[in-house]
Amino acid sequence: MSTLPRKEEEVDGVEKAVKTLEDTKAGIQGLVDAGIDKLPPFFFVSPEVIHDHPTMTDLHLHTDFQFPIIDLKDILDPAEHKGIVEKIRSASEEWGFFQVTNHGIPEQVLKEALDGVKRFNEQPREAKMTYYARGNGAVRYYTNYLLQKKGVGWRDTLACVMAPNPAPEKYPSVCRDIFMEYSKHVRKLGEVILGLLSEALGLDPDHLKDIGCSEGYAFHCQYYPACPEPDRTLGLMRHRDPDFFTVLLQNQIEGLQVLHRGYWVDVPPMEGALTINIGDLLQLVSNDKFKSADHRVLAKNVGPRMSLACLFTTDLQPSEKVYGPVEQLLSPDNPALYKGTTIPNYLKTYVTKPGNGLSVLKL
Ligand SMILES: O=C(O)CCC(=O)C(=O)O
Ligand SMILES: [Fe+2]
Repeated sequence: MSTLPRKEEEVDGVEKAVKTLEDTKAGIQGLVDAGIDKLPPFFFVSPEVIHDHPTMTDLHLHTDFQFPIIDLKDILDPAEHKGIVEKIRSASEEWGFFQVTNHGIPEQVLKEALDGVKRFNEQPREAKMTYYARGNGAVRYYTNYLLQKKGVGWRDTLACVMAPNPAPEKYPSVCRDIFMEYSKHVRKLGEVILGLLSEALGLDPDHLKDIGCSEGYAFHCQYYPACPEPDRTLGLMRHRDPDFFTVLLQNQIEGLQVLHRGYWVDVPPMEGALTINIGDLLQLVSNDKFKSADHRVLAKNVGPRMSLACLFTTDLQPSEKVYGPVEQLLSPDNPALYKGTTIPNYLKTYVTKPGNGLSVLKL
């Protein structure tokens, strides 16, 4: 049995992995296609990182750990609306994560959106490599964010900026039409969710929309092939999302976990449901009332696991507009916990201080 790498070897390993993967531009699926049956050591993640918190397994024994599922069916019924807002408030405060059902996006569209992610990843290397890039751009295909130099996650990512300026001619043709279609639906749902989040903070329903929290959004499509040694790596390292909120579509293979009360808790895949999670920027403007929760994805020996995360944020153009705690939420008893920031500045610290983009703004 090979020994696990020490910390500095991990960093070396990351660089080696990046070089190999960038040389081939075939992603992790490319390694799988080449027939590897062992995990290359540069994917090893140390056990201290994998087991940084215990996993909560006996969920049904603990009512505190019942993952929030919120039915949006009666949202327009004045008698039910308040109760739904209250559930969203509680889930956003306690978990920073919840699932929604009866959200209005047809199941067929959800299925086809994931089929699009699959088609992109499962086409020959030559078709994918033209999209291989880091940094900014309307479309990027890459093997890792590498935000955290703690090993390379077992996944490939396709990121497409969808709003406010869609660029259909740049999206891969195998998923272009369904991405445009899903985009229409998810924009509508995003605005509904943002209205509910606004109300849940005690603000006017349009407040968060009016300050630009859903103006721009990007799709982050994650593709996690079956992993030959899933216990030695992660699909996606622990992180918080650098946006206001995320609408996440996942397929039926589990792996996503959220950190709740010191435990990793599974976010169960649920046919037809979508997962909503609060990002750092909503934690910032809500002055810590809502929580941007750490989450991660385990590697699995089955696959592919797939997800399509829609990250809602400002218009994605570098802007001088400053975001800080919303004034209406502040009082002598609830003073501002953060100073304001421009989004580009926040993103700079998010990248250099992973998982910690907000800490430098603390007052
Ligand atoms: O794959 C998933 O379920 C989670 C993806 C995620 O957390 C992200 O893209 O930020
Ligand atoms: Fe995430």
